[in-house]
Parts: sequence; structure tokens; C-alpha cells
Amino acid sequence: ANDTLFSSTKGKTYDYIIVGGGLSGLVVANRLTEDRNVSVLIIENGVIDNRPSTKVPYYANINVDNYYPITSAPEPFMHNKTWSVHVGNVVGGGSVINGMQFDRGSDADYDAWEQLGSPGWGFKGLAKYFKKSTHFDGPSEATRKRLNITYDARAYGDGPLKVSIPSYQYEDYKDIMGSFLAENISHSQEGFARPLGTFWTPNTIDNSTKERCHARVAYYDPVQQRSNLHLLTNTHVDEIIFTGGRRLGASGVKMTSNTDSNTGSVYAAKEVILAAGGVFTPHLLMLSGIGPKDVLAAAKISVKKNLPAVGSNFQDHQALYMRYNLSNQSIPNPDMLVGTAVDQSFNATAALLYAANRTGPWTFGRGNAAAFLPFKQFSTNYANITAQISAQNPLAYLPTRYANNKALLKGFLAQRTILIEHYLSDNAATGEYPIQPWGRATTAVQKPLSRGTLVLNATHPSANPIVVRNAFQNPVDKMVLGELVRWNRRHWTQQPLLQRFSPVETVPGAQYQTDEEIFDASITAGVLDPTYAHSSGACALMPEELGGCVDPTLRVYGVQNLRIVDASILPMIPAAHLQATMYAVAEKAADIIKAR
Ligand SMILES: Cc1cc2nc3c(=O)[nH]c(=O)nc-3n(C[C@H](O)[C@H](O)[C@H](O)COP(=O)(O)OP(=O)(O)OC[C@H]3O[C@@H](n4cnc5c(N)ncnc54)[C@H](O)[C@@H]3O)c2cc1C
Repeated sequence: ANDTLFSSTKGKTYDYIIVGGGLSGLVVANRLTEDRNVSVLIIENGVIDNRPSTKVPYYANINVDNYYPITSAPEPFMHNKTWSVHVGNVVGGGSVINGMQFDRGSDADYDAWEQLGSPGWGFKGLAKYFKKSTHFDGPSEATRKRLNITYDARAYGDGPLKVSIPSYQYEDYKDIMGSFLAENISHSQEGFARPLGTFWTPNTIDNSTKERCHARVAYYDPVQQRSNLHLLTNTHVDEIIFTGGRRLGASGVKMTSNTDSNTGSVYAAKEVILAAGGVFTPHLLMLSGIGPKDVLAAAKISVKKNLPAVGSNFQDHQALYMRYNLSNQSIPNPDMLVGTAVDQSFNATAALLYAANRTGPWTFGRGNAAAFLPFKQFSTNYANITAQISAQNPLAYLPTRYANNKALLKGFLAQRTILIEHYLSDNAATGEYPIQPWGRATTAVQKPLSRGTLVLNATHPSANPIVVRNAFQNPVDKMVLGELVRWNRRHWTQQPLLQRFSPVETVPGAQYQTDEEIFDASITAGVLDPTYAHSSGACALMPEELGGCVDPTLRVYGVQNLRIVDASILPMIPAAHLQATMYAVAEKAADIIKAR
């Protein structure tokens, strides 16, 4: 195994080719090669990166190396501005560059996938894989007691991915978490208890090394010596190769080396597995002739299978990065390490501490708590807002392709029914407040009704796809955002435990009150983002009659020997940061593929 050479791979045949050595691709590669008779080639566009920025918890979210240079098209409902699409381009994919927050959605979020017609994909079907993928370590006893940190360690197993709650925690967490606990909202334990209300969350940090644990160190490095496992890095997959004959079947891929632009093909005796992520898997399918026929025709690509699901149903969470200026913060606090007022000597000492014995502030990521709230917990107007959803003409707030395709519309309406249930339910979250020990007071919309699209660049199809999230096309999403912001404001300005900080809202600014004012000012200030780096849904796991792309065994409809295992299959985005879900999905997918 280990870093296979392009020249020696060209022309060869493996049982499985996995396109994309990111989070999901590496999980599947590990599990498939447990059987020594099965050969696997992973092809990854990025390289292996062991720089400190990929390892030290301190760099979470402030490391912008290893990003694909990809920007969205103008967002039509967000002042026609453009945003970075946020995709990892490195062995390990998003798991190497993400914010390390590790949390699950509630069981209702996964049950929705099953309700949408995919047996086995509800919470019951996924639960054991959450456990199988992970290993958990709590913080030191002293930290646990000092901050009253709770968790349910039984939800983890002895899996490859090491997650932990760091022992280094800031003193101000006490009052900031305390202020949330003082609200009339539920508190739960991270684990299999419903992660609703407030709860503590681990990070993807290996407690034994205090380094980021990502898909490569967890799932590839320990098994890289397997002779049946091959990783080809720095290589771009350009197209899927299909066998001729009456039944369309994938038999390999065409690829280009990023080093010298050498091109070649490799073949799969059993299957091609797409794991190129929420943005590039739908792109590759379309480049290969699988997608909506009008999109393919516009780019002059011959249609192998007309599949309108590809590039539809694109989802993400929307984040508004509210901030408070705090006075009287305890020393130390995270503002001393990150942002515009860094205390250089403190940060230098933190770096030395980390280097010397893996202690101190650099062992802390960006936070270990969150509130994921049912709509009624942050809005007294939740019932009225929800009632507006069913009164809407859905086509008024969807991309035009939904008007021309009955299956897509039917699928959206099935999702809408579930979303309405979730908006009214105690058992599903509609909004998130990450809880961090400083004045960063982000709000994030968890159950968007708007749907994005991803299409080929018609004049240059192999260039980046045209990504339009259509965020806030549906006015209800804007209302939910407004309610989230107003609750957050009341919380920060009125909760007694927060008053010692004399919090002053800097962005968007307390003078902006109505939904429209908050929305417009946040875009102008550059603090509202249509993506939370959770691109998903554009090759949905749903019946084809509901506008789906893959069946419950993750096979692409109408194509033999072609599966998808990555975030593009999520039919409805769960109220959670995505990585815990993706590790579980990939573990489950591996079992399904092994059973073929
Ligand atoms: C900046 C950022 C912050 C995030 N923060 C968090 C967080 O704090 N908590 C959390 O839970 N989740 C977070 N996420 C989300 C999480 O990391 C992703 O959901 C997850 O990595 C998706 O896994 P995947 O397997 O679908 O795709 P990826 O992990 O993105 O893997 C896809 C891989 O395919 C490769 N690839 C793409 N196209 C090709 C091609 N044509 N040929 C060859 N290779 C290709 C890519 O280089 C990549 O390595 C974050 C994501 C990002 C980007």
C-alpha cells in the first residue's frame, strides 16, 4: 500500500475504485480491505499533509490551507454576493480542516431518511455505526467537576476515530454555559440521549496525543501496510468509464496526475464508489453523463442516464456569526489567541507549552458545548411561522427545475411534511447556538426549506461546478433566522450570569430588529454565510419516484456497479455538524458493500 505511483497504477484493475480519499472514502477503504482478497484503489486529488495546522487543535477553523479554490455563483436571494464553498482538498478531506466539533443529530433527523423511503437508514439502523466508528475520552476529573461536564460514554465503542473533551477549558465557560442552563430549555448528555437543548460535545482530538484525529490518521495510517490497499494521491478523477452493452455499468475511471498532467485509466472489477464529497460527486456524475438531461445538453455532454436528482436538493445550514464585545473576561480567554486582539506573548507561551508537553490552550479547539433547540424553545411565534409553510405554493420558493419535474416536487413535498412535523416537535432541533467561552455567539438555521442546485459550467464543464445554494429563497428560513437572533439577544442582554461581561453586540448590531433588517445588515457586514461547510443532499438517498439518486444500498439508479458514499447522499440535512453522521454513514455503507 502507501502512496501508489500514478505510472504503476495506470491500466490496472482493482476490485473497487474509491473516488476521493476524504472522510467517507477512507472509512470504506479501511473496512473493505479487512478482507485480504479484496483490492481497493483510492484516488485522491489532494496530498498527505502533516503540517502542524492539520494537527494542533488550536488551528481548528483558522487553517485555510487545503481548501479547494471554489466560490459559489451569486446567491440570488442574498444580495447576489458570492461565498467560498468550503471543501477540503487533502487526504482525509473535510475531516482534516474542519472545526472538530463532533455531535449527532436527534433520532428524528435520521428517522426522516427512513420515512422518505430508505429502509434501514433511520436512527435504529445507524446507531451501532455511531458506536463502531468512535472511541471517546472525557476530560480530567478536575475539569469535569469544575465545569460540571456531562456525557454518556456508552454511546462510543472502541472505534478508530478518537474523540475527546479536552481537559484544558476556559474559566468563562462556567458562566456562559451556566447562562444557557439557566434558560428554560432542556439539557441532555452527549451520547445516545437525544442531543437536544444544551449539551457538551467532544472534538475530534486524540486524547493520547492531543492532536486532531481525522479520517486519515484514524482509518488509513493504521492499515496502510495492507498489500490490498492502494492510495493514489495528487490525482484528479475526470470521468467515470462505463461498459458498453445494454445495461449501463461503471467499469473504471479516467484520471489526471496533478504533478505532470499525465492522464490514464484504471478499472474496477467490482465497483466504482464515489466519495468525492457533497460538491464534487454530483459534478463528476454530470461530467460522466449522469444527471439532468438539460444540464448535460447545455454542456454538450451525451446523456447516459437522465437523473434529475443529481445536483438538486442541495442543502446546508446557514450561519450568522453574531458577536459580543465582552468586558471583564477571565484571564486567559480565547480572544487572547484568536482574532484581532491576540496577546502575542501569551500565544507564544501556549505554543511552547504544547510543543513541550502537549498541555495548555493549544490543546483546546473552538469549544465543547452547543444548544440545538426545537423551534418552540427559541420562538414564541413558532406555530404561526410553521403554519405559513403549508400555506405556501412550494414552487414559488424552489428552483425552477422543480416545476418541470414531478418526482423532484413530490420528494420536496414529502420532505416538507416531515419538516413541518419537526418545526412543531419537541424531538427535533430547528436552530443551533454553538456555546463557546467567549463573545462569539453564532446562530445557525438547522432545517432550511430552501434548496440549492449544482450544475455544470456549460462552456467549461470540467471547471468547478456552478454552485447556487438559493439560501433564504424560502421566506420561512429568514423568519427562523430572525427568531434565532432575537432569542440570542435576549439571552445575552438579560441572562444574569452574562451581565458581568457587559456584553455589547458588535455584529449585526442591536439596532437591526426586523427579519429584513437583521438579514440585510448581516450580509452587508459579511457575517451571514449561506454555508456552514456542510454541503450535502445533491445525490439524495430517496426513491427515484421522489427525485432520489441512490437506493438504500447506495447504488445509483439505472447504473450498475456504481455507488455513492459521502455527504451528497443525505436526503435531509440533520441538525448537527456533519462529521459524526458521515463516519456512521460510511461505516454502514461499508457493511452494505461487503454484503454484496
Ligand atoms: C471548513 C470546514 C469546517 C467544518 N467543520 C465541521 C465541524 O466542526 N464539525 C463537523 O461535524 N463537520 C464539519 N465539517 C463538515 C465535515 O468535515 C464534512 O461534512 C465531511 O468531511 C464530509 O465528508 P465526505 O466524505 O462527504 O467528503 P470530504 O471529506 O470532503 O471528502 C471528499 C474528498 O474527495 C476528494 N475529491 C473531490 N473531487 C475529487 C476528484 N474529482 N478526484 C479525486 N478526488 C476528489 C476531495 O479532495 C476530498 O478529499 C466541516 C467542513 C469543512 C470543509
